[in-house]
Amino acid sequence: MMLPGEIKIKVCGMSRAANIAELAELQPHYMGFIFYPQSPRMITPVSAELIRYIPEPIKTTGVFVNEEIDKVEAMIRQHGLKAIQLHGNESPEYCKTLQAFNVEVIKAFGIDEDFDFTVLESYVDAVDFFLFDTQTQNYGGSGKVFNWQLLDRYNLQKPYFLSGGIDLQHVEEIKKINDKRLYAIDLNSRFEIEPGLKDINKLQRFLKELIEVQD
Ligand SMILES: O=C(O)c1ccccc1NCC(=O)[C@H](O)[C@H](O)COP(=O)(O)O
Repeated sequence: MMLPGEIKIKVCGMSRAANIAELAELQPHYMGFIFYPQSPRMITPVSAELIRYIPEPIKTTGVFVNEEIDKVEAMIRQHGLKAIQLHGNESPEYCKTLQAFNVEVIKAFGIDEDFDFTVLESYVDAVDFFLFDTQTQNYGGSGKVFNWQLLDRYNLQKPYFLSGGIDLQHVEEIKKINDKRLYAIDLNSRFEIEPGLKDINKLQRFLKELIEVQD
């Protein structure tokens, strides 16, 4: 299934070989792999070996949380990652260092009522995209949706991924978002059979409904 040119799709938290191959056939724009050992979606060493064989134009994305920069660099080289997504307290300088490795840098922020959007200003020249996720005790993959109206407070031009608990039921709401900075939709735990194993049929339904919406 060819995805529409407008909005990009990222499917995150892939960890099983056969499931990765099935998803690759749907050609999401981004396929995310968790390199955070505390996550139930942590990529296994065997599955990680497949990442470099995932065909372009799918952008293979490594997700890290406060990882040593040398380790991230090693993973970029070992697996040929095309994008890096950061879910910890990584600084603008840390992000800038990674950009020099010729990868897209996506910096995630957990959004809630108390989020101070001015913190984003110092990241503008150090990242390619922001990713707005739901603020929780953990770093990601919560399955919880934040109040998208809070993004009315976002006043920078940097494009962003919308993330956090997105499910089939949100297609219509996504259709109503009138914001040219919305670059991609990030799908994860709401499309899982179990952590790390995606329901390909459900993903296909989401993509089909979004395509119908966009046509
Ligand atoms: O998914 C995880 O287990 C995870 C753990 C630690 C850091 C990031 C993680 N996921 C990153 C993602 O990009 C998720 O897609 C994003 O948090 C939204 O997840 P969900 O709320 O399950 O849709």
